[in-house]
Formats: sequence, C-alpha cells, structure tokens
Amino acid sequence: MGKMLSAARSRMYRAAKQVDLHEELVQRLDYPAETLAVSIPLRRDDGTLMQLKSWRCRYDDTLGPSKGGIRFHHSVTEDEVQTLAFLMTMKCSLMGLPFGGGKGGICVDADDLSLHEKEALSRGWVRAFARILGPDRDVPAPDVATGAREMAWMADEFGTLTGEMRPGSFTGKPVPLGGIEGRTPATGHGALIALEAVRHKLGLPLGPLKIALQGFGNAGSWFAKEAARAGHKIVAVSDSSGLIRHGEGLSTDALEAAKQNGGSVADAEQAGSDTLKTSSLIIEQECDVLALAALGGVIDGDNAASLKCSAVLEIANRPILPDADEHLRRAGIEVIPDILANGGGVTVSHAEWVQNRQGLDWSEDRVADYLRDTIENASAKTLRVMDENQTDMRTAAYCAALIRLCEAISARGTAQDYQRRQQ
Ligand SMILES: NC(=O)c1ccc[n+]([C@@H]2O[C@H](COP(=O)([O-])OP(=O)(O)OC[C@H]3O[C@@H](n4cnc5c(N)ncnc54)[C@H](O)[C@@H]3O)[C@@H](O)[C@H]2O)c1
Repeated sequence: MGKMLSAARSRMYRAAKQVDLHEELVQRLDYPAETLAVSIPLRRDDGTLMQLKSWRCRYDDTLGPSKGGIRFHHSVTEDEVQTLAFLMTMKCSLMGLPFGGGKGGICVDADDLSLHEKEALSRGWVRAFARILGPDRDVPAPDVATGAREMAWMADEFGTLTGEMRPGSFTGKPVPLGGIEGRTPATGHGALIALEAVRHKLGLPLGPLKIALQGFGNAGSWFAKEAARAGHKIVAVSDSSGLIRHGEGLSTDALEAAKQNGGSVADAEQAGSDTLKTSSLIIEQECDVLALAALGGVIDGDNAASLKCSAVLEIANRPILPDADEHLRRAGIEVIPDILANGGGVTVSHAEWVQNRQGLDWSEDRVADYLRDTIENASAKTLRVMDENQTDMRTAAYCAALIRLCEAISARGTAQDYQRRQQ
C-alpha cells in the first residue's frame, strides 16, 4: 500500500466513524479492486525506443463502471493512480452518478513528445489496457496533459480493436466524434456552483468575494471567467511561472490573452497590477477564498499556517494533504473538498456517456441544467450531513459518499445477513 493512498483513506475512516458504518462495509473499500500495470513501448520520431511505465486502476465498481481520467506526466506512480481512483470513487458516489472510480496514467513528460509520438502513445495505451475498458466496465476521460484530441485517438483505437464503434467507451471526446457541448468549462463552472451553494455556511461576506487562484489551465481559467462574470474579484492568479495581483480584480480577458501568447499570467497587461516571481506565494495572499486549481499536495502541515483566507476551494485533486487538516480546522478555515468542488467534470462526462448510449444529442442548456442540479444536490446533501453530525465539510462529503456506497455494498449481503441465514 502506497503512502499517498494510505493518507487519502484516513479521511474515509474519519467519516466512517462519524456515521457509524459497519466495519465490514468500509473494509470493502480498503484496496483497489484491480490495478493493471503495463510497460508500453514507444518508437520515437528519431528511431529510438522508449519503454514507459503505465497503469489503470479500477478502484471500485459497486455503483457502476469505473470512471476517471488518464494523465501523461513524469511524476505519475502506481500509488498516485490508485489514490486518484479512490477519490473518483468517493466523488462519483457523492455526485449521485452511476459510476465507480478509476484512473490511469503514463509516466512520461508530455511536453517532450511530438504530435505523432503522442498519438502513438495514446493508441498504445488503449492496446495495453483494452481488456479492462469498455462503456460497461471502465470509461477513461482526459486529465493532466490529455484532452479531446487524445480521447479521439483512444476511442478510435478501441473501436478498431473491438470491431465496434462504441462512443461511450471514452468521454471528453471532440463534439463531432460524440463529445458533448459544455464539457470543457464544466469543472470550473461546477466549482463556482459549489462555492455559491455552500458560501452561507462558510461565514463569507455577502456580495462579491475576493478570490486568489492557483492555476490558470482548463479548470482554473473557466472558474475565473465564471466567477468574474458573477461579479467576484479575482485579486491574484498564479501559474507555474509567476503570480499577478490587483486589489480591484484582474481582467480574465487580459489573463487569457497572456496565456494565448504563450506567456505566463504574470505577463497580462493591466494597469495597477503587480507581479511576483515566486508563484507559490499565492497561498499567502489575503482573500476570502483561495481556489487551488493546479497541483496535488500544495498545502501540508508545514505551510498551512501561512494561509490568509477564510475558505479554500479545492478545484484540483488532493491539493491539501491530510496533515494540514487539523491546522486548518484550528485556524477556522473551512475547505470545500475536491470531491464536491471539482465534480462538474465527471458530471458532464456522465451526460456525454448517457448521450452516447441514447444515440441522442443533448443541448447545451440541458447540459448546463444537469450540471447545476447535480452539484447543488451534492452540496445540499453535504450541508445536511454537516449539520446532523456537527462536522467539517470534507468529512461530511465523505460521509454522504460512503452512505450511498455502503447501502449498495450492503444490498449484496453483509455478515449480519449471513449470520441470520445460518440460524
Ligand atoms: N480539467 C478537468 O476537467 C478537471 C476535473 C477534475 C479535476 N481536475 C484537476 O484540476 C487540476 C488542474 O487541471 P487542469 O485540467 O486545469 O490542468 P491544466 O494542465 O490545464 O492546468 C494546470 C495549471 O496549473 C498551473 N501550474 C502548474 N504548476 C504550478 C505551480 N507550481 N504553481 C502554480 N500553478 C501551477 C499550470 O501553469 C496551469 O495553469 C488537476 O489537479 C486536475 O486533476 C481537473
């Protein structure tokens, strides 16, 4: 068992104690159901051979086919893949979706690959893992350094291998290939819906909020645009190369223009703004809400005391490590946990999967309504459990996820059932 998974599961145990779930039910979620590790060969453009480590984990499929992204990143490990698959299990349950949790990854530096090499690798990954994939078994989606283009190659390769065009085998595809309108902004938009749904519980001031944002990629940039449109002020933004601030709020158009020109957010042109070279200082900016939309493991027990916000919105997966939880609790900083805050992506992926199985296209309005309803329901469920158990928001979200999962596990039979039958 890896350290990362072990730390992530500690939050599940904390929640299980809170709602007094039968030990045997939670035990079923202790380990991943299946993790396949495959070494994938990649013939590079210059004729040399690379042998790449890759994984797919199907953590649990009690509620339905496992669902989760595939990332191309040099830091991917089996432990990380299993941990992210565990989080997907909790997230899909909290969102009320008919999915279990999965995740995949290849240990590779995606920036170092040509387009041809990326295509060869995407298709190679599908050939390696096809035996555990499929719309009723395990449904991958984009994640770090993969997007619609990679999903198109993967869905195409899967169709060629199986001899059947089953678009519901992958989500996050381009719209002409069975993808759905509204998938790209879904995570950022969902994060804002979650923030609005729980803000009264966080003791935040009424009216526009001051938000500091780490990460201006797909999830972060859409969150910033939606938040600014709703009247909030993005007072600081960082990416991997810099940080920019403006007390009255940054222009998301200027930030986007800087990124489109291949620069950093710190290159955005806006009068009255100032910049810092050390992007990690974003966590120390004074604000109402610190939104983390970049990496995992950004806040730990060592730096938790430097936060100057009232609440943290976890748009990234596991940006706060468990050893920071107690510090934040003592400081009165509430966290809107990743399994609630970033559930918008998988929610719209579910809509895409349904659309593909129905053979009918969903309109953008229908997708937006489905996203809003799903996140608001999950937020309301979390707040209800929070009140009933007088606990923090993360523990409440895990409780709500576990209650649904354990009802399903229990329906298959528990020790109590078997003991009764033997009498
Ligand atoms: N995109 C989705 O639909 C989705 C869904 C659920 C969860 N997430 C999670 O959200 C996070 C971001 O995903 P994404 O799709 O936006 O990725 P992305 O690759 O599009 O963007 C990542 C951003 O983080 C920035 N970044 C990297 N290192 C940084 C650093 N040290 N300091 C500050 N910024 C840094 C990058 O510059 C970039 O702006 C990931 O943790 C991902 O797992 C994304």
